Amino acid sequence: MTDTATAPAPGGGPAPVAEAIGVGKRFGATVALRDARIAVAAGEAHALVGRNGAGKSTLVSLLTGLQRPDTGGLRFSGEPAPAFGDIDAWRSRVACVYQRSTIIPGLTVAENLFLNRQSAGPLRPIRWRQLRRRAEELLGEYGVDVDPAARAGELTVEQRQFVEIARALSFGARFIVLDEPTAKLDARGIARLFDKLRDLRRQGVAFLFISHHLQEVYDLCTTVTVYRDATHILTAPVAEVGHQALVEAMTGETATATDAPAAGPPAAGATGLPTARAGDPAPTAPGTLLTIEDLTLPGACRDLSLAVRAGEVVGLAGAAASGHVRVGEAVAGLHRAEAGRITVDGRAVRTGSVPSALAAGVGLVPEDRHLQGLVHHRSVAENATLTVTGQLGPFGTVLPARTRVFAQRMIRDLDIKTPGAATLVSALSGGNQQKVVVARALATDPRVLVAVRPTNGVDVRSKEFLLRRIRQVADGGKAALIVSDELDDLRVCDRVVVMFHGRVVAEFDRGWRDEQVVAAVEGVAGRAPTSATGVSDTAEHGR
Ligand SMILES: Nc1ncnc2c1ncn2[C@@H]1O[C@H](COP(=O)(O)OP(=O)(O)OP(=O)(O)O)[C@@H](O)[C@H]1O
Repeated sequence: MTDTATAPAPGGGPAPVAEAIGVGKRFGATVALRDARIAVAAGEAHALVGRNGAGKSTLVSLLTGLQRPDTGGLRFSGEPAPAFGDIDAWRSRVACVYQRSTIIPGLTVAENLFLNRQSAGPLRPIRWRQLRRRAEELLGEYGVDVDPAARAGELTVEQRQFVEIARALSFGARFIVLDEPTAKLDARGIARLFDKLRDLRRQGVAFLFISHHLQEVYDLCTTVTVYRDATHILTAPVAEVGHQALVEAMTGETATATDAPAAGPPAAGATGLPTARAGDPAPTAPGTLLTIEDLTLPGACRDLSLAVRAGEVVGLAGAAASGHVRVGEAVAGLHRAEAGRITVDGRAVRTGSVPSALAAGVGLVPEDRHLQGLVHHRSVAENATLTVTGQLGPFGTVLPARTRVFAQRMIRDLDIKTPGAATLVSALSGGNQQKVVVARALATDPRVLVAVRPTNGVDVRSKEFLLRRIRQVADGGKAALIVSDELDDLRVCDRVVVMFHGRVVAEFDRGWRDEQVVAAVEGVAGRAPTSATGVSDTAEHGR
């Protein structure tokens, strides 16, 4: 721990481990933060929530020394922030675990832990055995059960996060920012992450926790701060802010009757999001649009069959290792099958061929918008229309005016927060980038839309927009497959098919209960859905 940790606050008590006071930050014409503040106490789990574009990531970039505030100041344990660019000093005060890992996959865990400090000096040789022992000690100290000799690329997302946290702590930091750390974890992974974070809090480590899953805020955090439109709106003990009040603070709107109860954490399912209910009319069109027959994908699934009818939204759920994401991606031509067939409206899709899937009318919202989704140096308009350039002008030309009109409709439809259609997509906040990815998949008016975790990183109100838009695809006579383990995503589905270790283990019609789906995802409910009513509540985490 740094010797500044106990410096008193002006009021007498211990100073916050991290504090931003009246900070402002602009990017060109965009005000990302205006006179914003936050104070995180030692050992506290402090949530920072807000709609997409509220300024959360900008605050993180200031608190971690990646960017300099235009106005205001930062303090760590009562001391002014280190000089901009003094990386070692910043590292000893704060670390950030991002959704995207900073661990180098080709190196071992030990090498990653002591990157650039493997040896005692610039010209001193690296002592491998010693390095490994130090890594073992460090991991042991924080109870991280990972082999220091393992290649980092072989670790699970959750193990990589633990290694990143241990590395941060080894620099002396006792304040860790977690920016949507659960986005790529399944329910078990989240439970283990939260257990570890609770352990570390008992050792005096403080967290700033950013998440769009408000339930996680109630599960883990003691204090919550809300930002809206670049400004600080509220800071309060989590136990004193009900779900409705929290959503109101985030959106600035008074909740409608369909929103969650007035006080206390949200009941599962009471999120105000679109839901397909047992009594709703069944999909009308009888024809099957997507057929998967006896599909075998190496390492993902075996002899899997699934059909989605026109007018239907089907959820394909599963834990991280279930193979469900690979099945969804295979429909979009991303993986070659060892056996089996995929057809769209009777037409065979050549597995492993994206052009074949596109020609058959498959649209994809990919899992990772950074790797598969966006062209970062292009504008919002260009990204949103990349799949439909053929509709934007005659004879292979692209008319800027038509592109703009098309893009502006998408921006309006999907509530994308951007200064304009010509803004570079890289300048948008994470959640707004995700909306551009969805916009692009919808632009082709696909016959079969495959959406993998479509609301990943998207705020509570925007989720509504996106899920409603996917529902509209089906209501317009097309078919949609939502590949996700988010219960909110699955609630718009007419049926939910659950995979466990490469096989379908359960299927639920509308009206399912959260605990039934969670149990099946966890592999403890291998029964038919109609008989699944007696399944015990094994929900570890009601996302
Ligand atoms: N490098 C940049 N250039 C231009 N504008 C930016 C840049 N970074 C952020 N912004 C803008 O600043 C505002 C705040 O963005 P920020 O990423 O902080 O939001 P956020 O609350 O983290 O949102 P999300 O939940 O979607 O991640 C947004 O309007 C965004 O477009």
